[in-house]
Amino acid sequence: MVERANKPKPPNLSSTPGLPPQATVTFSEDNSRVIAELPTGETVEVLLYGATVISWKDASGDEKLWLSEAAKLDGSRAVRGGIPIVFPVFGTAPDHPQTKDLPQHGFARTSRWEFLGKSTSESAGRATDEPTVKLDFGLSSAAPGLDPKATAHWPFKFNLIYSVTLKRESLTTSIVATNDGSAPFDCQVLLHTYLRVKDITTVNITGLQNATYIDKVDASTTKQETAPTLTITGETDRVYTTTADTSDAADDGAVTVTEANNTPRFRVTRDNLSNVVVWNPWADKAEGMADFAPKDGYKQMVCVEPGSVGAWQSVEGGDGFEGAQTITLLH
Ligand SMILES: O=P(O)(O)OC[C@H]1O[C@@H](O)[C@H](O)[C@@H](O)[C@@H]1O
Repeated sequence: MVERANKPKPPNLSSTPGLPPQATVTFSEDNSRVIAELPTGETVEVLLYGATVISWKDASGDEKLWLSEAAKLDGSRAVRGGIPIVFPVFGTAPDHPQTKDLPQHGFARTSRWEFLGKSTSESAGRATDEPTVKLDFGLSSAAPGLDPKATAHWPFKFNLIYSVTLKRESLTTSIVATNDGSAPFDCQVLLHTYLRVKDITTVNITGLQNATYIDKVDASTTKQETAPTLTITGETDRVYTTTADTSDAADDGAVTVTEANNTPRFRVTRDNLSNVVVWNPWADKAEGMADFAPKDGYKQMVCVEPGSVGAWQSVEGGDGFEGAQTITLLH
């Protein structure tokens, strides 16, 4: 065939006149992850294994989440870093008959989810100035990618939808868990976010004053937070109980992370999630975790994990539980 010099080009749909530029959504070559990019350059990357957000970058390419250099991304174990999803049990619950045989933090983070599709600000019918992309992922009791431990030890009919929404200045992740069977089930939900920080010794966390918390590094004693700011100076593992819904409030109950010279970094708001776990393994625990690297990486991370883990959510047949977090970048 003879190549024509001025061969007509197919129309470039992303630059159709009159339409604002749209987000792009691509799959990695091995189909293991979905990558979304806003026309302004912000990106988010979600591994189908666990529907784990493993990267969130601003337009300059600056990474906002911490991901261990030794994290397994091949589906052989839960991802160390990013945003693993904890469901239906936080930690382990040997005294809770329904979940006692499930692995630590449940099976959502160790199952392969299905990518259900995307919506952009335009396809959602809102051609707004603000570029937005939402990625939806699903996992159900009938899914081929479900961790076999779920089938073996959690005999409920369920459906999970997890949505990851990227905007220029924020990332929202929300989960809906529905009970598709007739027997009620109990569940806990937590979004185990590893925030990337420059230097943990300069980090201040605000928004937790007066909240009660369970101090897991002090024999799970219940305490009250008296300090206006929390600093991390050693192994920290606390389950705070706070106002559940902070999505519309100005500052009330939002958890804010600042760094050196009180430079604001992140503001975490929650919808229907009344707990915030703050976790940093510090040096010794990090040393003991095979998938934690570099070993001094605990200096570059702090987990601020919105969840509903203080009590069990009982979900009746046909009902659902829904919760969300929004992490907003502060400048
Ligand atoms: O090592 P995992 O299973 O990912 O858990 C990490 C941490 O997750 C936190 O949410 C828990 O409060 C900690 O107790 C736990 O150590």
